[in-house]
Amino acid sequence: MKVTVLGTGGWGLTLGQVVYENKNELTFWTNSQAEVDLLSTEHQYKDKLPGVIFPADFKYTTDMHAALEGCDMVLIVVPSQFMAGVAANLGSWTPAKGKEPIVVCATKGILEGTDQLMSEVILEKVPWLTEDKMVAFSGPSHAEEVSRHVLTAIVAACVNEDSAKVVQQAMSCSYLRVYTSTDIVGVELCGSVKNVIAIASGVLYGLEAGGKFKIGDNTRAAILTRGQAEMCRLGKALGAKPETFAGLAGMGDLIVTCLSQHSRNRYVGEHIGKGETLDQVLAGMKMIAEGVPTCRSTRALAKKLGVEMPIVEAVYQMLFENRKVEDVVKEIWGRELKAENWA
Ligand SMILES: NC(=O)C1=CN([C@@H]2O[C@H](COP(=O)(O)OP(=O)(O)OC[C@H]3O[C@@H](n4cnc5c(N)ncnc54)[C@H](O)[C@@H]3O)[C@@H](O)[C@H]2O)C=CC1
Ligand SMILES: O=C(CO)COP(=O)(O)O
Repeated sequence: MKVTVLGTGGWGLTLGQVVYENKNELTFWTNSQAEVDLLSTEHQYKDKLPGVIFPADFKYTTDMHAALEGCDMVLIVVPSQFMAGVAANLGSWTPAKGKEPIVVCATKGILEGTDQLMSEVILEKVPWLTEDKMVAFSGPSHAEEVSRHVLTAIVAACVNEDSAKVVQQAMSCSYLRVYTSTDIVGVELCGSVKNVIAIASGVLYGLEAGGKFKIGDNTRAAILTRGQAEMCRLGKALGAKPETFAGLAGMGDLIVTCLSQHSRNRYVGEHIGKGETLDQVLAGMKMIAEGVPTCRSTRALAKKLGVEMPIVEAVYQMLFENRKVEDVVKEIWGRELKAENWA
């Protein structure tokens, strides 16, 4: 296969490495000439994946249309806030008739203002792409670990199972096991909203370190489980399958993002929990924490659909309304007592 990867951040480079190790032809595109120069000369991205050296024959370009020429599969791995522009550029390229590539989206997020999942943004901007060739790739998979060949399992989701299977074959290798799903809405929602729950989990770590609250593994288990119920409730309103939320893209990714030391979203929460402002935290980061914009978009979507999401609301108040973390935690823990509704 000839594969083009759009985005040379930590996750794009890692997925490209899988493509390369599976003996496919590979080209990377990035919008940044500085990244092309850095990666072509140093063969590593110290700011994002320190210690990981990529093959010297990796090809990088800022010319997207040249990178796409003759490709069978496009992997999109840019932050969600840039998806519309990147997808429009992809859509302005025309593949040969009958040779339209499968498009795989590994970005996690919900576009602010439109409530669109990433696959919906892409489908809207790419006239030659149809739903049956649009695949979402999501699950518990930190680039820091996959790039070092840590055993990992992930999901390729598409309404057309055959396309999901093509991606499963192309991306599975000795350390990456790819499952298929036809619930693309559920898989994308899980990947997006779990980042917001992970910020809440991070806040607990921050509070624990400050000693102001008694936080422990019990507390983390509670946030994971109630977070999953919230995600599932939103999914139900959007027609996703409830079982997806118990799978790799759901509970699996929730566990890794809420608990892992590699998580960017947990990191944001941890520093908020220690009393920093959002601007201060983001100023110190070199990679994207999707839970920040996704908190705004998820809250707006939940309000529109009349879905109750108290953890998302709490994260919103801590990030964007400068509410004191201790007050928000006390408030959410002291909410009206009720039955344990799953969704
Ligand atoms: N890093 C990880 O472990 C994982 C990340 N993801 C998701 O993958 C997506 C990308 O994440 P990372 O690779 O970590 O991000 P990153 O912050 O490391 O890199 C983003 C890359 O996107 C490109 N980019 C930056 N600005 C752009 C612009 N204005 N227009 C077009 N392209 C631009 C650049 O190549 C940049 O290096 C996110 O949605 C993230 O949630 C999913 C699973 C794992
Ligand atoms: O999606 C991810 C792991 O599956 C990455 O999460 P973070 O961006 O929080 O590191």
